Amino acid sequence: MMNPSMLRSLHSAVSRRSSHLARRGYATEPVPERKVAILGAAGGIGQPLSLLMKLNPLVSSLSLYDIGGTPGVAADVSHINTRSQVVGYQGEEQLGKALEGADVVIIPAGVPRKPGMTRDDLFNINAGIVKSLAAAIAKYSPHALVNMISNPVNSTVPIAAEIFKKAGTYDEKRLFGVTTLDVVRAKTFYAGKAKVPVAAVNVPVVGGHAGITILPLFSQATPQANLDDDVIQALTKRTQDGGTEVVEAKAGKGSATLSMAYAGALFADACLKGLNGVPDVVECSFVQSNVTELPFFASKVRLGRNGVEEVFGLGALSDYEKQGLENLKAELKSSIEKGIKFANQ
Ligand SMILES: NC(=O)c1ccc[n+]([C@@H]2O[C@H](COP(=O)([O-])OP(=O)(O)OC[C@H]3O[C@@H](n4cnc5c(N)ncnc54)[C@H](O)[C@@H]3O)[C@@H](O)[C@H]2O)c1
Ligand SMILES: O=C(O)C[C@H](O)C(=O)O
Repeated sequence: MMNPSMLRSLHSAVSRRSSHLARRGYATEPVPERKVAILGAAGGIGQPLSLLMKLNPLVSSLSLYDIGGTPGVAADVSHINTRSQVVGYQGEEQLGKALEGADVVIIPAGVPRKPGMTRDDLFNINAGIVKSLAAAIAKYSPHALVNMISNPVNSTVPIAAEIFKKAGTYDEKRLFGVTTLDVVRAKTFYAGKAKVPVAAVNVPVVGGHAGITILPLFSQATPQANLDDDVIQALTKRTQDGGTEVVEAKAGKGSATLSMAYAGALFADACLKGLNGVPDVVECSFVQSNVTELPFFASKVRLGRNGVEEVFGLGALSDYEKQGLENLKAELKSSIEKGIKFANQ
């Protein structure tokens, strides 16, 4: 049994740990229990993402689901001496348990591109995977914040929205297409050209997550740098083609996994901070939107206790960005409509 002095020292150790977390901006005390589920956890993104979420002190329970391979990933990650308890779930019959009680569900399930393919070429396989996972989320964790990574994001987010609507669980505040990797790339490429420290850089990226639908707003980048128009255009193109750059470099062995895991972990962390009431958590994401005439659009959103608290408008655009915005609308509209049609078949 603990004597009063042991209890006092245990209590002060716990409060030291909590105030350490609070100082790091993670939450006000006490840090709430949060369950995060990763669907596709044994994949190229899923494994490093599982590692990064195991390192996140806001997570108390980490649920790793895949059609195969999760017992090994879960056993491995579970030995890391951080806060969360890890459980691996494998096969459809365990999906319900994996999802039950989840606060955040991250979905990197599905096939990646090979050289020569567009993200839309993944539609035929990934649309069906996302449809069945969304149906399970509607059933087992209808209040979770859903972070959709599976491509083509411009279609998979509308698919999930339609499935949730059919199930009567749709809440537009809780569904996110993860476009954080576009922001991560835009920041890295901009810092290189502007010769500013990358940690200080911010660049909003709006639109969608494929080719010309990815629209970085370098006119709003901070710290401001006087870059020539041809440099801005090259930066824009490199950001739009960032995924293809990795697909080609991997030469048939898949697409971005490590940088995506980093970006996915950043976005999930922002969702958790919002849920925990940390103020002013703002990230770009592909969400239901009134910012343009399109029903879904990526822009800056404020995250809070219920998910999306505010969808920000685009702000002032350069002429080049205005043109980019007009150019992306037809493709984005057709990808959204394709997803909606598929979900309602
Ligand atoms: N949003 C983005 O910025 C972004 C970035 C990179 C990759 N992606 C996309 O993420 C997806 C995954 O990429 P990856 O490289 O990890 O692929 P991967 O093939 O390495 O891993 C995918 C995993 O999904 C699993 N899976 C398949 N069907 C499933 C189902 N029904 N339920 C649960 N798991 C299932 C597979 O078993 C596999 O482990 C691809 O669609 C890719 O295009 C998106
Ligand atoms: O490019 C891809 O196919 C994967 C992902 O969408 C990316 O941007 O890296």
